[in-house]
Amino acid sequence: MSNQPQKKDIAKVPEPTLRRLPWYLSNVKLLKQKGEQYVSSTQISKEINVDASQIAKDLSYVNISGRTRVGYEVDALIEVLEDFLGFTDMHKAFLFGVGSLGGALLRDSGLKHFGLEIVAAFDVNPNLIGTHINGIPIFHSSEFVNKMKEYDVHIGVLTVPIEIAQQITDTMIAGGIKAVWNFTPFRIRVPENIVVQNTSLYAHLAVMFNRLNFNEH
Ligand SMILES: NC(=O)c1ccc[n+]([C@@H]2O[C@H](COP(=O)([O-])OP(=O)(O)OC[C@H]3O[C@@H](n4cnc5c(N)ncnc54)[C@H](O)[C@@H]3O)[C@@H](O)[C@H]2O)c1
Repeated sequence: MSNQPQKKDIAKVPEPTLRRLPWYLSNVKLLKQKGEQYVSSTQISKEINVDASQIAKDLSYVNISGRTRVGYEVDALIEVLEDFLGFTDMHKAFLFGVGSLGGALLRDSGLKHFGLEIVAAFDVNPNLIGTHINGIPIFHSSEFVNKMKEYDVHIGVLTVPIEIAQQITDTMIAGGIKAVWNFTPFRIRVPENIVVQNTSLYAHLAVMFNRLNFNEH
């Protein structure tokens, strides 16, 4: 497909750009709901308070060209952005640790809209094994290797207690997982060819508190 970016193109995109592109996508979707057919970077800029030239630069990584004055076609921009960001391909994942956070992620159907489908989860709690959350089956952790053969999965979501974060990571990688979405506060160590994305609500809280203090003084 002509819209499909090549692997080397994706690798070149700076991370801040990759973080901003989903904002543009959400914003352009809102404009579509309002009946808009075209959108300019100036228009997006007003809505989300990012410099228009930055937006145009970010969008230059995406395979779309705007027309002078009218801007980008809304439908085409949505399609190309979703494709570029990998939200249209469904990426299957396993989740480890169905506690308060893991359970919440299993209940979040929003992940599917962003291309992540958790197809099965693993825990050691006998009360959970054999049950389903949001239609997702929960197996004993010892079944992981078997289930890798059954499902076509490359991503592992890590929501286990911090003490076993490294051990579970090692198990996942030995079983063939290529990318770990790490929610534990532990800095997991992985081989070079493995992708790790650390995500922490609490790190964002620290930033918010710091800015709040700054504004109050
Ligand atoms: N990133 C964030 O913003 C954020 C937010 C909340 C919690 N956390 C982290 O997420 C992790 C889970 O937190 P929680 O509050 O859901 O804890 P929790 O105790 O509610 O859940 C942990 C789950 O892991 C299971 N577990 C234990 N050993 C296991 C094994 N060998 N294999 C599979 N599952 C196993 C437990 O049975 C339990 O269900 C912790 O590391 C916590 O620090 C991160």
